[in-house]
Amino acid sequence: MSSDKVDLTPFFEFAGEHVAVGIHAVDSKGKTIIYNSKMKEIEGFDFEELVDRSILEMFRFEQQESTLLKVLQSGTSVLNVKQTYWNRKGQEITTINDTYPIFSNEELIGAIELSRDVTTLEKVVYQPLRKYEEPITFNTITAVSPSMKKVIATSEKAAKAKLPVLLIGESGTGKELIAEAIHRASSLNGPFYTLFCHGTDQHLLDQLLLDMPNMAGGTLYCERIDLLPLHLQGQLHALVQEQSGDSICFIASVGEDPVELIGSGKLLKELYYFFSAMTIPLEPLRKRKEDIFSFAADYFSRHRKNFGSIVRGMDAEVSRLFQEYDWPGNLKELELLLDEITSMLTTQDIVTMDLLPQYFKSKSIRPGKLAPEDFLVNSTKELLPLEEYLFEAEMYYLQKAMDLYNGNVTKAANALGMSRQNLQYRLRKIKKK
Ligand SMILES: Nc1ncnc2c1ncn2[C@@H]1O[C@H](COP(=O)(O)OP(=O)(O)OP(=O)(O)O)[C@@H](O)[C@H]1O
Repeated sequence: MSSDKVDLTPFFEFAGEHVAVGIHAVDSKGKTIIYNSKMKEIEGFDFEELVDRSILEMFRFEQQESTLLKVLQSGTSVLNVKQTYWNRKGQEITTINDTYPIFSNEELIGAIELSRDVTTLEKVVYQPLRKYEEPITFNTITAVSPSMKKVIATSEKAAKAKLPVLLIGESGTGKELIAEAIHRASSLNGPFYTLFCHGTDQHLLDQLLLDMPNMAGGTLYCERIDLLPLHLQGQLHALVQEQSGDSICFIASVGEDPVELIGSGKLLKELYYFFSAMTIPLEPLRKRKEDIFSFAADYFSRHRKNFGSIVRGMDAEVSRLFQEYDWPGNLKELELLLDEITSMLTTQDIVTMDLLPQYFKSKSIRPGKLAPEDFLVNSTKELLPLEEYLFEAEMYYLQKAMDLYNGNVTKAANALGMSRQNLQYRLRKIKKK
């Protein structure tokens, strides 16, 4: 059969679903027409949420969506854009995106975004404390809050006991730092070896098996074992069990309550039992806000020392915003933000609101009480009265439109298809509420 008789659609569909690149395409009106499995994995959507995706999309004005919309408006490609963000499941994700306009017979018919997930690579490269060549010890870790002080105290005991340790906490709470500090304090002089479970495949586990003999007297840190597919968790369990008599210290981390992870089939019970000789929970930053300012003070002092800058602190308005914000990406998010802010500093010694990136202001200055996910309807949630729902939705939508157009009422009103006066009237109504 000659190839021109074969309908290639099923082949393209198969390739789209199985390729290791996230694909998101929109039509000329901005409506999603392709959203493949890898993209769901990258953005951390669950199936139930995808059913309500159209609602979520209505409320989304974040960077990634707007790149597609920008390309749709300009008709030109935007290539190699690196983004680090915290997805719907709170996982830290770094992608490199290429966004292209799609033409058919010279007419713009849509846009497509291709996302490469480089999270693991990025983690290896972005090691902030290591970039200052500081050894990671319990002293380098910010721990002002009572809960972090307890983490340090338990970790010091773990270092002496040399038992397997399970660190439990959201992305960016400092689990890897603690693992490394335990290693240093445990008087082991072998290597500290990290197995990044995000994106790990059979090949990496085989490699780990080969590397095991070189790990004697060192630590194996298995980062986020809950992100490893179950059959590989089984293999990892067999592997660590086999070596457990040897002089290797075993530490692992998970992103949420291990009992719930076991219940939902994301964590193998046996693997949990192996590592949980000592469990150390790390609270999210929103529950220990004292650590924000102490971390920032350390950061600024390091910046002054290493880069000769004069930055001393932040003003009251920025401090209030930092205090109120939820920090879903925890200290890592704060650190990336401070990297961005300090890169813009010239002669200023105090961080002021105008130095904060626009995207951070948009997400931290909450227009209303509700976030996009609050607009989803499901059986476990109480419904809002319709009038309240519509008001919240309107408030959210208008405020986000204003953020998108940097506060320009004329442009936002144009985009929303309403008069400037009408938009101003509605914004005033929101302020009064
Ligand atoms: N208590 C802390 N003191 C100083 N720096 C911290 C602290 N917690 C986090 N950080 C900073 O945040 C970065 C990320 O922390 P780390 O990699 O340890 O988080 P994690 O909990 O292991 O995240 P993930 O689950 O995504 O692997 C660190 O490299 C460090 O620069």
